[in-house]
Amino acid sequence: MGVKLGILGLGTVGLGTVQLLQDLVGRNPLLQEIEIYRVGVRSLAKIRDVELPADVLTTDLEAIVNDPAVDIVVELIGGLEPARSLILQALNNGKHVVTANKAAIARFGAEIFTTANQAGVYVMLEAAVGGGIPVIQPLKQSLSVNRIHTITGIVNGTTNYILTRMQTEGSNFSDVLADAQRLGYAEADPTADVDGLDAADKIAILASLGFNGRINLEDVYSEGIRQVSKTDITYAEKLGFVIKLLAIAKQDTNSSPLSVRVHPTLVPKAHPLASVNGVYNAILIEGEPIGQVMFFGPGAGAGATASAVTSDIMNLVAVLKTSTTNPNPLLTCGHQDYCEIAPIAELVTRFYARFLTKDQPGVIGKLGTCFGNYGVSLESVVQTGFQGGLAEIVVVTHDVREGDFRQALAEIQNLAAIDSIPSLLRVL
Ligand SMILES: NC(=O)c1ccc[n+]([C@@H]2O[C@H](COP(=O)([O-])OP(=O)(O)OC[C@H]3O[C@@H](n4cnc5c(N)ncnc54)[C@H](OP(=O)(O)O)[C@@H]3O)[C@@H](O)[C@H]2O)c1
Ligand SMILES: N[C@@H](CCO)C(=O)O
Ligand code: NA
Repeated sequence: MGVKLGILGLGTVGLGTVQLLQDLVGRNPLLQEIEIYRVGVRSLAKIRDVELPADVLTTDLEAIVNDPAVDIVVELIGGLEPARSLILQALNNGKHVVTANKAAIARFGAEIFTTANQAGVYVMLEAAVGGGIPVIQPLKQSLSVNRIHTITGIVNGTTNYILTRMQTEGSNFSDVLADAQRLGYAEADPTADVDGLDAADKIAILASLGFNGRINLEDVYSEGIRQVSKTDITYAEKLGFVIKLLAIAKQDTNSSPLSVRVHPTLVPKAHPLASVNGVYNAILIEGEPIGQVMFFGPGAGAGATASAVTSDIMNLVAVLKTSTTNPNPLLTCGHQDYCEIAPIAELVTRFYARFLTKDQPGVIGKLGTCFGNYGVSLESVVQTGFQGGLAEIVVVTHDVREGDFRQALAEIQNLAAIDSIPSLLRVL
């Protein structure tokens, strides 16, 4: 037994990690060097599906990060505090850290990585994005010789699970959310999943790695899936699209600002991300010279996430066995400068919009004129249904600057014939 782990948290991911580490047949032999030395929890009374010696479990998490015997701290409690303080204490005590906590990394990454660099230790976060899918290490290493242009991901398992079931079964949003919570996909507070904040944290982390700079989380535009209705899913289907919550980071030229955003998006059915269903995640990375590469796999859940956490632990075991005075630049985070992010009004994209209008002659013409006034060109206009005596009109635009589209919509909203605009979605 060589390397001592102090694991903080024994919930979905913590339990999955301990179970993996207690069942080593057929896995990398380096894992045999690991000792589960301490595990920190909130409640000692809770019945857990794992056997650990009585002196391993503790509620004193500070004692774990301050224990000189601990080599690696594995932070799996989630949330901002005390996670941030415990990570910083561990680093200041010279311990490497593995974390699955995208919320803390996306907000406090600058402080955490600066502390790690000063202390000469590593922070590993493969589980923080894409659950079990290897995407952090590939971006840091295998793909880092490329100039990255675009990262497009389905990076939240909970919302993808909900949208998939709404689409295939016509299920209701809240029933499916309850299932996602029961299956361990959702965050303790599922608001972060449903409102796109978890995906925003993840795309901020991916963008930082892909575009070599820090990302200010406040600059990341995010919309969740609460407003996506069965009606829109049905219209999208008829028009040849599926609706996905996409997280996108894009840079048009090497010197232009980044666009970093999360929103429900109509994805053409033939696009590789359109068939990523259920709790699966996928991240499509486009760069030069590689072209397109897509990572696909389980984005959440105990076993899948434990795979990512344990691979990080294993990398650190290898580091601890290698004696070197200089940090490995492929494992550290060297970003010092912030990326410039373009405001959402400058985004150029296609839009889908659904209008409820009075059933009068000339309404479609008036819509077309307002759009025309702001240079918005329409790709398709469909009027199929009626709702409560109102006509339902769906339009899909060609590429348009978001600011221009919003100005046209403001004018349309004031037309006497327009009742409401229940949906507005971007199209990939
Ligand atoms: N679930 C997933 O599929 C998934 C996937 C990727 C990443 N993640 C990330 O992994 C982390 C853990 O998620 P999870 O789903 O495993 O969470 P979870 O099931 O809620 O487990 C949290 C664990 O941390 C302990 N804990 C929380 N706050 C504590 C405190 N203040 N003091 C002591 N113990 C505390 C809890 O103790 P008790 O058991 O005693 O209550 C519990 O064991 C989060 O950062 C999450 O975003 C999760
Ligand atoms: N709640 C997250 C867990 C994985 O990070 C999700 O649904 O994707
Ligand atoms: Na991952």
